[in-house]
Amino acid sequence: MAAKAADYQPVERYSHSTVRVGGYLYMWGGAQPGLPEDRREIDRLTRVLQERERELEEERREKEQVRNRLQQQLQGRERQLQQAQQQGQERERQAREREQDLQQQLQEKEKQVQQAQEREREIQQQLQSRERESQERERQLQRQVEGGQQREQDLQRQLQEREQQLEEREREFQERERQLEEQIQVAESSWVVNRREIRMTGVVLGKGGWGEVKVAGFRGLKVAAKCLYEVIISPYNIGTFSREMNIASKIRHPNLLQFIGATTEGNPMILTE
Ligand SMILES: Nc1ncnc2c1ncn2[C@@H]1O[C@H](COP(=O)(O)OP(=O)(O)OP(=O)(O)O)[C@@H](O)[C@H]1O
Repeated sequence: MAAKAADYQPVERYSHSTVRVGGYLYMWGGAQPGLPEDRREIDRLTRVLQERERELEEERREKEQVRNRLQQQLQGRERQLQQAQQQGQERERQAREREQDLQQQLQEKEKQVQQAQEREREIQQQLQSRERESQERERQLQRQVEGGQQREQDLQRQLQEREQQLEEREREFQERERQLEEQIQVAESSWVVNRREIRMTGVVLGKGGWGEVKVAGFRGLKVAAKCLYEVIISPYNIGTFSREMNIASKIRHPNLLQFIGATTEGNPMILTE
C-alpha cells in the first residue's frame, strides 16, 4: 500500500479532496482535464483510498483494542493501586494503632517501673531502719550480756566467799562437835577429879616435856601432881590428853606408877601415886 502511494505522482487537479494520514497525502475526487484515463485513475485511487480506509479502520480498531486493553490494564492497575492504597492505609492504621498500643504499654511499663522504684526506695528505707534497730538492739544485748557477765562474776565471787564461809563454819562446827564429844567423854570419864580436892605443895619432883611434877595432897593421900604447861594447851592436845587419861585409868601394873586421876578445868593436872 505504502509502495503504491509512493508511486503515485499527484498531478494538477481541480474540485478534488485531500487528506494527510501520517506521512501520506491522499487525494481523491476532482478532475484532471486533458488526461484520458482519469476515470480509471479515479477508480484506482478510490480503491486505494478505500483500501487505505479499511487498513486505517483496521489499524484504528487494533489501536482501539490496544487502547481498551491498556485502559483495562490501567483500570486494573488503578484498582490494584487503590487496593494497595487501601492496604497501605489499613496497614498505616494498624501501625498507628499498634504504635498507640505500644505507647500505652510503654507508659504502663514506665509507670510500673516508677512504682517499682518507689517500692524499692521504701524497702531500702525499711531495711535501713531495721538495720539501725538491729544495731541498737545488738548494742543493748551486748550491754546486757556485759552486765550479766559482771553480775555473774559478782555472784561467782559471792558464791565462792559463801562457800568459803560455809566451809569455815563447817570446820568450826566439826571442831565444836569434836570438843563437845571430848567434853562429853571427859564428863563421862571416871578419872576426872575436882581441882578443889587437890592441895598443891611447893615440892618439885621433876620436869618433863609436858609439864612439871610437884607433890600434892588428894583426899588424904600424898600424890605426885603433874601440871601441864600452859603453852601446850590446845583443843587438839586436850583431846590427846583425854584419850591418854582414859587409857591410863584402865592400866594397872607393878612396874607402872598408879594413875589416880586428872583434872579438866583450867590447866589439866595428872595425879599419880
Ligand atoms: N610419881 C613420881 N614420884 C616421884 N617422882 C616423880 C614421879 N613422877 C614424876 N617424877 C619425876 O618427875 C620427872 C618428870 O616426870 P614426867 O612424867 O614429866 O617425865 P617424862 O615422862 O619424861 O615427861 P613427859 O611425859 O612430860 O615427857 C621424872 O623424871 C621424875 O624424876
